[in-house]
Amino acid sequence: MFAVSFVPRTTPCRLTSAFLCHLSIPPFPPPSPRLHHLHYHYQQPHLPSLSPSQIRSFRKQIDMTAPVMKQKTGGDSYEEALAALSSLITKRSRADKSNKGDRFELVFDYLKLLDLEEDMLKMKVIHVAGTKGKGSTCAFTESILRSYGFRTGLFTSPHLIDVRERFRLDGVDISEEKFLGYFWWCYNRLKERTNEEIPMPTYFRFLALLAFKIFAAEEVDAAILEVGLGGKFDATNAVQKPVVCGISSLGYDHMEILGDTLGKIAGEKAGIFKLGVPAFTVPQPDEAMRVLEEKASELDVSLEVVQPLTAKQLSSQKLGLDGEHQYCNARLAVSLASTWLQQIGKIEVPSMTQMSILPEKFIKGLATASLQGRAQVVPDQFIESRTSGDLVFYLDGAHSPESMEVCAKWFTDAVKGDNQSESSGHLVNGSSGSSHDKSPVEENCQQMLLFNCMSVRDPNLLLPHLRNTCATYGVHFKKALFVPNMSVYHKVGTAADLPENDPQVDLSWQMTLQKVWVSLVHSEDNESNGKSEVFTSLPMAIKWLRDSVHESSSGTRVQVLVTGSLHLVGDVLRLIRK
Ligand SMILES: Nc1ncnc2c1ncn2[C@@H]1O[C@H](COP(=O)(O)OP(=O)(O)OP(=O)(O)O)[C@@H](O)[C@H]1O
Ligand SMILES: [Mg+2]
Ligand SMILES: [Mg+2]
Repeated sequence: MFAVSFVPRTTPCRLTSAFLCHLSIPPFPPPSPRLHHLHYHYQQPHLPSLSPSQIRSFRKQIDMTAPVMKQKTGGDSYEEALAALSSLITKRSRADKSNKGDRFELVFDYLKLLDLEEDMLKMKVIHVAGTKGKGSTCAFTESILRSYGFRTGLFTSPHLIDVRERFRLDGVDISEEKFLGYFWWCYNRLKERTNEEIPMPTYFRFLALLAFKIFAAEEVDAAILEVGLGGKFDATNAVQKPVVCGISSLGYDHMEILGDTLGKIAGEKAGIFKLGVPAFTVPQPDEAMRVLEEKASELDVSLEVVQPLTAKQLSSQKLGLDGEHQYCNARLAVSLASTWLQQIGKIEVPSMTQMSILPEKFIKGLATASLQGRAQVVPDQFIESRTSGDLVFYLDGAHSPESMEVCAKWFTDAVKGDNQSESSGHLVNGSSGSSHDKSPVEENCQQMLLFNCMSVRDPNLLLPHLRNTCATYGVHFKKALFVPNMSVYHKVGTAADLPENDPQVDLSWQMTLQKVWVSLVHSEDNESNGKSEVFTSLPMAIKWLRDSVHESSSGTRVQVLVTGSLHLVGDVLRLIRK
């Protein structure tokens, strides 16, 4: 009735001598046809006579494998899991939150309830905080370690389209089947074991716990964890002894929670530093750097500041993520990966000062790293037109003043590069060099802006940075389109659930954005610069863009910069890709 077989893993880079345990447990009682193979009653197996330590090991292996089966009380479908996950979203507005940690210590209770304490101590973690570039840095780091053959787990946030994007195993989003198994294992256990004193974890905490469970059960060699918000009180900070920490670029964001000065923000992020654990960061404004150094010295952390990579160090290979700012993130990733490889992988990596070109596997990792919605160019796949390049979306989830600027630089570079290669017969792919040419773009190309941001952000900071940087490099938007996000309705839902149009939708925020835009361009008294429109829904805005391409007779190419919100970027991707 119960078969257990142990197969040794033979991957050369395995760090543990763990065994794969294959379980085959027939359903009991026999399943109803509808529930066929979905619901299992889990029974303790009858174990052959073994030593106590073998039994312990068996039990652990069995327990680890149990999640791949759906649990008794779990739902059958992905949608049910998403609904359960949505129930953890707290109704409180982010702006109300003060950063008192929201009973951060609960995270340790949850680890206990999920029997994850021991696994957490063993996990070989790389932990990254920062205002901008966390996700990119993590993606680069993961890709480098994978190119060395290690088994990796990557936890990033937010997701654009599907919550599974947040959990990558060996560089690939976790499969639906595995996700569901682990999801219900954690969810049901917590439901059973939480009470008034220890309530169910909130949304992000649950996702972080789920990542811990997934990475422990999947026995990854390296777990690369991106902080969700801040550092000190973030759920990922349950990690007690990471291998190495990184602080990416710091700037102003989430000030309502983290504080209104760069020093305060830096203090929160430095909350991930751990006694004696090395850390790396990129050049930061003085005020922020002082605080990072202070916190590092309090904890005996060696903090090294690294400069952006150069094209030469990459042997002129392009980074997998586009934009000048990525050289900074990539360099941070190189240090994080090198430290991990030396300490855990026992691989000698020459110091950066000793080499003018990075080792081949580093370059490969950096060149193949990917993260959706960051400096991504996607031609509209639904438009019926003469050439496929007529409506092209340039998507970047920038949402802080500094990132607005890097996003604007990337966009101006990309449209010029694309227009040049288009006129010389190459494909549109956004892969321009960084010419920073200030000449205006070609006349038959029109640039449009599709924008939204969360109401906790200050459009008086975001929009001027965006518009002025674009103008400096010769790009003037013909029209700015403001839309509400669709995923506001469904934070974790799937495309199928998205409402097409809601007549009740409150557009007051979009009107505010439009006002800021109009006042910005008004001063120039240039009519073609000043056009803007608020749309009641994103599909309406996209329809308008498609129509305007169709109506233009002269093969006009419309290039749309989508930015201000990663949710907006995700929503657009759902609508323009087949
Ligand atoms: N080093 C950087 N400096 C400034 N802006 C950056 C930098 N790296 C990335 N960005 C901007 O931030 C956006 C998000 O990048 P990324 O996902 O790497 O950052 P993040 O810190 O994970 O962001 P989030 O707060 O959304 O989780 C990018 O699309 C880009 O516009
Ligand atoms: Mg952020
Ligand atoms: Mg992120």
